[in-house]
Amino acid sequence: MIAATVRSGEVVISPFDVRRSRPASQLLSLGNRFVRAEAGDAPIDPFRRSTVEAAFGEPFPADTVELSQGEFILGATDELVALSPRYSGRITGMSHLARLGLAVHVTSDLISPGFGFGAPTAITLELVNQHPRPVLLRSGMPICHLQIHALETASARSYDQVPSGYNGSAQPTVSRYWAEFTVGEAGLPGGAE
Ligand SMILES: O=c1ccn([C@H]2C[C@H](O)[C@@H](COP(=O)(O)OP(=O)(O)OP(=O)(O)O)O2)c(=O)[nH]1
Repeated sequence: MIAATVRSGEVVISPFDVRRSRPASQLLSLGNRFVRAEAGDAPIDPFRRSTVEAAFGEPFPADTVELSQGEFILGATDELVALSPRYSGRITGMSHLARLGLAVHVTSDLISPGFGFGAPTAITLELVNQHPRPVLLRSGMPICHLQIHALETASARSYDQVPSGYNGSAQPTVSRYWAEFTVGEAGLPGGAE
């Protein structure tokens, strides 16, 4: 039961609202910080920080955001989350919102053991509107489910030990792929700056 796990301190969901508890998940809310994907012709090279950061605007606060057809924006959960190395998590969309064409992540639903451990962290949401009409996002609205899974044994290399990780951020964070992987290490030709 998630409330008991939160009480034990092994999982942090802050603030925790028991009214948002569901049979096997906790509903999380949308925060009020966003980062827009910006159009352009220059390709994003995940290995190159400058090309990644050029593809997004500055974080901005908003109580309401209108997401047009096909638009992609980073948001974050209002709740800060932390998992001890004994737990992993999974975020999934809400059926209510999926039926409106709203996706809350892009194929990345894993919350690693140790995520936010020692530094509770907002989960970044990759929001995409797949309906032909614009959809309104409001900060504070229930936005996704968080499932929590107890592991049989604690993770040997938990996420808080990953130097390139996202731990500690309270707002949406753009990709740091470039901080973890270099072109040479991946066996690909070319520079890695
Ligand atoms: O939509 C998501 C999915 C995951 N996370 C968090 C939890 C996760 O533990 C962390 C890093 O994601 P992940 O571990 O999936 O990164 P990765 O790109 O798969 O690689 P690595 O594990 O090597 O960092 O980001 C989010 O904030 N939003």
